[in-house]
Amino acid sequence: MPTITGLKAYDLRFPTSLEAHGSDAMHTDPDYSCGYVVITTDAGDGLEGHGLTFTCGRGTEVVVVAIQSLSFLLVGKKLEDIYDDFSSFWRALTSESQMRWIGPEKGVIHLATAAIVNALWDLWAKREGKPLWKLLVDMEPEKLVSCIDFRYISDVLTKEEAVEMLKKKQEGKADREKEMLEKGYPAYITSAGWLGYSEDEIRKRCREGLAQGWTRFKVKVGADLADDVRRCGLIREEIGWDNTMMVDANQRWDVQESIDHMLRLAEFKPLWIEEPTSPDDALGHATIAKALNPLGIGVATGEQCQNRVIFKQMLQAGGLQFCQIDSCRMGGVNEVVSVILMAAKFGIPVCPHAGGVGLCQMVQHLAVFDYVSVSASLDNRVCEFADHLHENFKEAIVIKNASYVLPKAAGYSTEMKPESISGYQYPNGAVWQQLFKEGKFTAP
Ligand SMILES: C[C@H](O)[C@@H](O)CC(=O)C(=O)O
Ligand SMILES: [Mg+2]
Repeated sequence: MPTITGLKAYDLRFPTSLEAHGSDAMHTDPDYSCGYVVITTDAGDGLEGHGLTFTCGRGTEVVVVAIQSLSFLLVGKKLEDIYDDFSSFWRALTSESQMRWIGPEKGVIHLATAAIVNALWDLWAKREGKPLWKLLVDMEPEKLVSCIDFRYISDVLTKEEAVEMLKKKQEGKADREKEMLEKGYPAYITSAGWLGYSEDEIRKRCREGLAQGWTRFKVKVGADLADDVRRCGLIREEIGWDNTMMVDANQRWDVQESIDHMLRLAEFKPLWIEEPTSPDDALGHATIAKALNPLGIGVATGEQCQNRVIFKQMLQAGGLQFCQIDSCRMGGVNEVVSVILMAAKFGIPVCPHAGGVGLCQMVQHLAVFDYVSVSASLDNRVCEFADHLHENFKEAIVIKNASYVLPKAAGYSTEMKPESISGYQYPNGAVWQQLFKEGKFTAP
């Protein structure tokens, strides 16, 4: 029975702000970053668990300290004791009596939990010799459900119901898996429409996207209404009206402002308005949805939904028409699976969020699991793709025909190349030292 011998946490940052990649109405200069975790064991098989949580620059150092503070719960633990009763371990991690005060189950401490839990799933999948999606799809319903902590959600979804839902979808699973292996999981592209891009850059990226076969494009809005009208107009000019456009305000507006702005942008026929207002405001989202749904505009949210409880309330209140699970915002795969199941129960499509470093790597697994084992539907379902930083991963995502090609390598696709880990470590990695020398960033 292997034992966990070590957990290392790294502060990795990428200088994306230099070219406004990833910029939006609230995060105007993001340096895509992550708290990165490597778990080692005494198994002697050379396998390590690599996991990460996405952050945006300076906050990373706080997340890394939180990861280090939680590591005592893992080091010295037998792997089987974790995987045989994963929900209990997950609860131990999220309910540790001194650490939970700085959560609970939200913010920095939950981002740190996600990095650790994602690394544990990567290790589990590697030990089974399967990509994570396959590990999830092959798992007996009872075993998978035993990984979920149902505390706070059993009023809408019980363990027994979850098992029943998964059992019902056993039929046809092999066909859906085959279909996914042949066609991949459908995606949309975000990286044509970051807020800080010039008009020329947006046009160029739309044209390249169309040439590559993309049919769904997301554009950032929210900073200034007149500018949003101009940007949406130019994107429609480029992609035409047969293709799909989504807009994303990254929480910039009040509730009434969201409605007013979207009434103005409705002429551009967006499929959804994403994160119009505070990610905690379930009733506000419901008010917005009520006003905009008659215009054919859905509300999408989730990348900053801090945990399964907020998702539960969003679903109960009718606050979202597109459920954007995030692989790092919540406490890793265990909690994400619970939200995928709740969304299915409410009949709401899951469209994972992936704008950040490493997120595309992970959500491809989660989207496929949703289709094969839970929803059995692709209606209104599409997974985000943002074309940045994939080259840093050992098993980088592959996109073909605007769809994710299913990963085949064992693990959660989260392992970065050693040279990326050393080069982008902040502030001592070679890349950062060079950037400081060139005066592009100021050394801390
Ligand atoms: C700061 C990130 O780039 C954010 O804008 C991503 C996002 O909202 C999305 O991908 O959606
Ligand atoms: Mg977004």
